[in-house]
Amino acid sequence: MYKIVFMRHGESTWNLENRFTGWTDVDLTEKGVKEAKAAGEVLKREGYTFDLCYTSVLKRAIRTLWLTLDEMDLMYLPVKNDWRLNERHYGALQGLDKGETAAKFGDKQVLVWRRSYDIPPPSLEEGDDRASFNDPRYAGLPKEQIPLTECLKDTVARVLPAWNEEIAPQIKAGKQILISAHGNSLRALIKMLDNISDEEIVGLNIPNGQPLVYELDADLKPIRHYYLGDADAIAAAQAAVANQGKAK
Ligand SMILES: O=C(O)[C@@H](CO)OP(=O)(O)O
Repeated sequence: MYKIVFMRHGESTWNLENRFTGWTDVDLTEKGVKEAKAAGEVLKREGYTFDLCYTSVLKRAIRTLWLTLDEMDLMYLPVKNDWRLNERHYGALQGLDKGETAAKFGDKQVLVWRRSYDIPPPSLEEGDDRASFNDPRYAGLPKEQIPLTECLKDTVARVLPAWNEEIAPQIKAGKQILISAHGNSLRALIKMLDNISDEEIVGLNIPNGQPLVYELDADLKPIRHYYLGDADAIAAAQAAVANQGKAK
């Protein structure tokens, strides 16, 4: 049996301000820093250790990983930064307030933009300052791979090769792996791993900074999964994420 641990970054400044974030590179809040350290504490207390870590190229996930590893005294571990683990690109919604957007367009429309499998949010214009074409961290990528918006299906299409080509072989080689990523890139991974339907994935929300353990069989099919923290606190945090897209 193999085990892998997934973790969404701690609270970011735009989580706190309730803005659509996507590829915007915002940092952690003080609460987010505490959540990342607490994740390290619980992993250490439960006897977890790792050989290799993956994260995105966005600092909220990178810093969460650093803080968690620091707490575990594992800062020497190799870390692979992979853009394919980035948050789902939120298109022209990036920067907008989620509650205000729901008040303007309705809760239903915002739920479609946030959680539908194959309907993307409105796209950024190519010349928009928020587009990532000139960002040096994506300099090695062909322009057509840099999104202007993404639905979850698009995110699955980039996360899946990262899993199949990069992460899965390392798990099979016996490496204990920690992945620090984002709400929707993790939803993409989990949808694929657990074979969740396009309808059911709408209801899946990932809380900030809570280690999520997946036990996998020899073919990397999930046997079971569980969060390590307090179950009531995690359920409350998941409900809070679900409610972020509703008009006040
Ligand atoms: O804004 C975002 O990029 C994501 C994660 O914070 O939000 P949501 O849960 O609305 O998809």
